[in-house]
Amino acid sequence: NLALDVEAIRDEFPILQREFDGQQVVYLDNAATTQTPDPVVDAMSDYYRESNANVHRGIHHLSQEASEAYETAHDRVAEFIGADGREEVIFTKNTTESENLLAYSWGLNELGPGDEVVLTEMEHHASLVTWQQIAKRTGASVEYIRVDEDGRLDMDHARELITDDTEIVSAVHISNTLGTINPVGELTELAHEHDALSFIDGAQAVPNHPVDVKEIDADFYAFSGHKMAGPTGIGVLYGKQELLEAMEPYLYGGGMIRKVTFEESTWGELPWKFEPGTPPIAEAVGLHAAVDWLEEIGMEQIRDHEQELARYAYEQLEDEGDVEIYGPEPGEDRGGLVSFNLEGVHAHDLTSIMNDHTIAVRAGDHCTQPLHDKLGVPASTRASFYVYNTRDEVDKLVAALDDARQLFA
Ligand SMILES: Cc1ncc(COP(=O)(O)O)c(CN[C@@H](CS)C(=O)O)c1O
Repeated sequence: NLALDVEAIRDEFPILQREFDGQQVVYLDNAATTQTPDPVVDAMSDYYRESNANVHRGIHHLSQEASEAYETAHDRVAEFIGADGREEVIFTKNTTESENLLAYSWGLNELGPGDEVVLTEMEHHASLVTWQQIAKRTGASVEYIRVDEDGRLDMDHARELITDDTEIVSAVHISNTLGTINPVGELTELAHEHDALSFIDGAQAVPNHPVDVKEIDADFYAFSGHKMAGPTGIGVLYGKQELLEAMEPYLYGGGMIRKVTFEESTWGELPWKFEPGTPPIAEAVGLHAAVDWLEEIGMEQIRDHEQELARYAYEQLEDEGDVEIYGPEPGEDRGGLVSFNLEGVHAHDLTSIMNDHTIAVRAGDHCTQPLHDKLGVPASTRASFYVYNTRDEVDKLVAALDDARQLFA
């Protein structure tokens, strides 16, 4: 049963009333980006209309208001993910930049020949390509924990790969292609047993699951505002304070320094040390409002709603008999998305047919090309759900398969 009051939630998203060719949009591309509720849009508009100013350095009233808004947004995000405080929450542009910050500030300085970076085969390019390139530049090596035929991590292989030569384990919390929810606490424990660090890519987890970074005990954790009912242009890198204190910034400028002379510079305190230049102020206000909005609904309720829709979609697609579905069967370790292929129809053709019905799904490799190579398919179609989706929308998705069969199969 879907416990959320979806109709009331949908009223806060005017975009969901949009029609194309007389058909109401069916938005099932939430793993790419989620829609933005009125309270978040209003918070950002109000900021621009009433409090806009630059932060950290102004003395005047408006700058003090803008600084307060920007800094308390860090506090609110810290509370939301269970961090110790704003010192452990760095605002970036997105998950990708968060991962690059870690790779450049920590990886470039700490990795060297003989060191190993352990990833999984289901990593998004944001971490896979980043670590691959940093390894090339430092002489470190990258290894990949196998994904089994059910779309789950082979934890025996993980225990084999993670050794005293491992410097960091970097794993996706919820796969944006398979929907698999990985045992990130266990992976972190394995890393720590070998004095390695753990980085968790939480882009598909923070938006729709209760996440407590201290419970996972991850050393670093990243996610994006635009995937959690917030604005684009803001992401988060969580890091344990003692690790961030020891890290050198890799982007320099105003706002991140303590003292500058012609010869030398020293760095400011956390998190500002890693936030050079004018930051995403309005976006931080929007992210704060998004966190408030999500928590008012409840993260457990959001998780249950999405997993129920994913279960329903999985079962409906499976009943079709000619649909190949990727990732684990519905249950505790499958999140709110389903990637699949319709026999005899290329994912791009299917997604184009879906668009004829004003159904928004994603076709392609979802920035996980090595995983698609492993699956033996060039692309897949992915339906991904959020708080405003309904079973009726899943029914429309399944019904549109017939058009594709008639045209292409
Ligand atoms: C697991 C995971 N890790 C990192 C990212 C990058 O997020 P950014 O906000 O774009 O930096 C994403 C974004 N995945 C989008 C674009 S490929 C998808 O359609 O699946 C992700 O899913």
